[in-house]
Amino acid sequence: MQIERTAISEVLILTPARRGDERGFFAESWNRKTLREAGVDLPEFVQDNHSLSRQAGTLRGLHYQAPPHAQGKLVRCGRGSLFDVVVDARRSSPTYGQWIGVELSFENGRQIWVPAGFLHGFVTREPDTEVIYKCTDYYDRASEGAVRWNSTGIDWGVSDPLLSDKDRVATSFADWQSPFAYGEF
Ligand SMILES: Cc1cn([C@H]2C[C@H](O)[C@@H](COP(=O)(O)OP(=O)(O)O[C@H]3O[C@H](C)C(=O)[C@H](O)[C@H]3O)O2)c(=O)[nH]c1=O
Repeated sequence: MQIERTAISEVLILTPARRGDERGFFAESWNRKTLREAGVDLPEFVQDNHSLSRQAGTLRGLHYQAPPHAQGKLVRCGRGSLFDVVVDARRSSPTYGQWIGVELSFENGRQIWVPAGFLHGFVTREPDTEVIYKCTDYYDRASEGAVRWNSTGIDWGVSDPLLSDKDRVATSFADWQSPFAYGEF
């Protein structure tokens, strides 16, 4: 397992080793013990999600669940490729409003750890891109929220993405009141 730190120290890039042979490969996509032995102790995961986006240029985000149902997410690409983005949304954080973007693909096998307190979104780079992710809390519709994708200075590499109705009308980051406090998680 390769572990990379990013410019926001709590956000990690994890890349499991792939054991290749003439059939293809085998990888342990999640192993708590391996990470703990490398000094990384992530919270317990309780729900796995899987989404398929048919069209390249599909953008989902920027999303969150408010406390007490804030979710940490471990995100990977099962098919195709995407640009995954996290934004620090913790009030009084030294990196508040800063974002990290990483290309995730079936080929590179990279995963991004999105801690609770961060906005999360992605834009797909290929048709039929599948995203698989583990969450540290259950879905709670009443707690979920969205911030408009083009209101935080992210360079998504697209100008006219396919958006859900919810994402099309989301609040701008400047007008949004973050429910997350630095040091709360
Ligand atoms: C998130 C979620 C959704 N749903 C239902 C609700 C809707 O009927 C349908 C689609 O939901 P939504 O349009 O919110 O899906 P995405 O736009 O992919 O939202 C996700 O995309 C961004 C990138 C995220 O990080 C979040 O996990 C999540 O907000 O699935 C569920 O039943 N369970 C769930 O955990």
